[in-house]
Amino acid sequence: MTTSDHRFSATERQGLYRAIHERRDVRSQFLPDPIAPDLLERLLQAAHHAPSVGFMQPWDFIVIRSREVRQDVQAIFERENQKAAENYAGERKTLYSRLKLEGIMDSPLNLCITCNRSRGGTHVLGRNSVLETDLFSVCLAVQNLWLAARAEGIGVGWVSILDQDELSATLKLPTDVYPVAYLCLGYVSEFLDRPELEAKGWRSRLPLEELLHGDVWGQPYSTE
Ligand SMILES: Cc1cc2c(cc1C)N(C[C@H](O)[C@H](O)[C@H](O)COP(=O)(O)O)c1[nH]c(=O)[nH]c(=O)c1N2
Repeated sequence: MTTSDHRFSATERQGLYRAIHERRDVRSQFLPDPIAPDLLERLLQAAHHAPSVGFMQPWDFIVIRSREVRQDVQAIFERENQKAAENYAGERKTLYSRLKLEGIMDSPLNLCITCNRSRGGTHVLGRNSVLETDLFSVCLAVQNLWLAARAEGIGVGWVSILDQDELSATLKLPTDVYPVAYLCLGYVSEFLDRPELEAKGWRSRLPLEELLHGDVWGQPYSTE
């Protein structure tokens, strides 16, 4: 058996890279159509199969359909977004105010992926030196779900312009549970072919070459 036997088929690889490259953060293109329970289950299973420090699996999934809860979260967003706008001036401020940065009410389903920081007891294998590894693990669960959703034709938007204490109170989270990601999910009218922030002139993708270093920081990177 050669190592190439472990490879996915060309079609499978193409599908994986397609999901990676065509995944988008969605906030303007949501359709109201509901997501079927079995599809949601597949997305949650994808998230649940993410790697986690010491196999801690620190995530919980809060599936939010209630309009009242979503309206409360939307109100938190509006307050925080007003504060965020104070960081900009002039044209940049005008551009910022035109950006749509959430799809809380437009999407049929919101999902909060949380991190239970005490799951697994006082010591978790691999989490001795870097306490934040539980949070990193939850981010990987988010990305798994995001990619699976893209493959299923479901858009996902991450809303982080939220006061975490207010969000925790709204969702009635226990003390040790941190709301890592507040996500909006739904079918979409289209997936943009590049990030919305890039399309609207906010910021562009950096060239990979600028981010590569050889051996130590600042050293030229070579493929040889
Ligand atoms: C941790 C984190 C937090 C946020 C985001 C992402 C991540 C990873 N993004 C989405 C972000 O703007 C988007 O990923 C980039 O602009 C790149 O676009 P694509 O995701 O490639 O479409 C995001 N988008 C938005 O409209 N409102 C938000 O509050 C946030 N917050």
